[in-house]
Amino acid sequence: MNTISIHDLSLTYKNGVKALQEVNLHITNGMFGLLGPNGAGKSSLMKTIVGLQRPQSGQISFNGKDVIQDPRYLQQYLGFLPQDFGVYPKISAWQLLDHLARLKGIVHASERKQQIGYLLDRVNLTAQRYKEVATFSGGMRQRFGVAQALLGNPRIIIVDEPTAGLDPEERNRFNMLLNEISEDIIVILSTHLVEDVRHLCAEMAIMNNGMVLAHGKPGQLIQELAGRIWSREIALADIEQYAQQYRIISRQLIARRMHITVYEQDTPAGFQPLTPALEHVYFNVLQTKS
Ligand SMILES: Nc1ncnc2c1ncn2[C@@H]1O[C@H](COP(=O)(O)OP(=O)(O)OP(=O)(O)O)[C@@H](O)[C@H]1O
Repeated sequence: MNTISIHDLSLTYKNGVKALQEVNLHITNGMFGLLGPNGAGKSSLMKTIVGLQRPQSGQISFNGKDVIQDPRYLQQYLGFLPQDFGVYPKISAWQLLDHLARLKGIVHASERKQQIGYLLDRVNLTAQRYKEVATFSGGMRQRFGVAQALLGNPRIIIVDEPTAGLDPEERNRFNMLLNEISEDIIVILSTHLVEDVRHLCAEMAIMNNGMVLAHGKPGQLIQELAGRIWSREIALADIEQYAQQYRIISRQLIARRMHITVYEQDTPAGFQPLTPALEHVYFNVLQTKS
């Protein structure tokens, strides 16, 4: 079992932005969802975990080793899957993986060949192995990204906003792949898409303003809202009045009618009960704790 333990981690950038404020998290094998709006501090947290920036205070350990003191210890077990590689070279998938495998220090050609063959098969790109990566579709690029992240048998994979730009079918296929690989390793998925976390992650945290506002199992967090989520259709003009009376956690315009969802302990007059979902957890936490 792999473990990342984060204790009272704080990071302030030179411009005074408090990107991380006393973050505490415990992450083990499986998929961990880091959910938060833009600017919440997700990238800052991941960059700090992998040793790209030093925090002002706090501790991070990976499998019991202090990785702020020795970032290379974690880096040797790390695979990274960025949102987009940006530039796709005009060389084949196989050649590019071979190049990346050399950079990761896999020196023996036979070992590279064996790993690359296995990984291309795993991400279902064997048939396209001699095609230029530059010609791949978005979904194929993302699957290629998983293959390169898995080179060298990492114990942690960090995935940043992976499904941006994928169509629903590709997204599904990609998510299933992530699910498979997270069985024996830690996969941290940073995203603002509640749906991806709900479908994939056994554990999650919600961040905003550099703080962890909630963490736990998605199902548990949802269960805490049972019997407290209500909705109703209202006239657009009445929204302010409702906002003063209730804790509105979402507003939606459906076919030109306003639907509001509120958090209330007791049944509010005229509202229908709703089965809570992770969206409600997310918006409720952002509203009350930000
Ligand atoms: N190098 C930097 N110097 C100064 N401020 C920064 C730097 N990087 C990020 N920030 C600020 O720190 C805060 C957290 O940013 P961060 O990129 O960690 O958030 P995020 O949750 O990853 O957002 P996104 O999803 O948009 O990437 C933001 O207010 C951001 O503007």
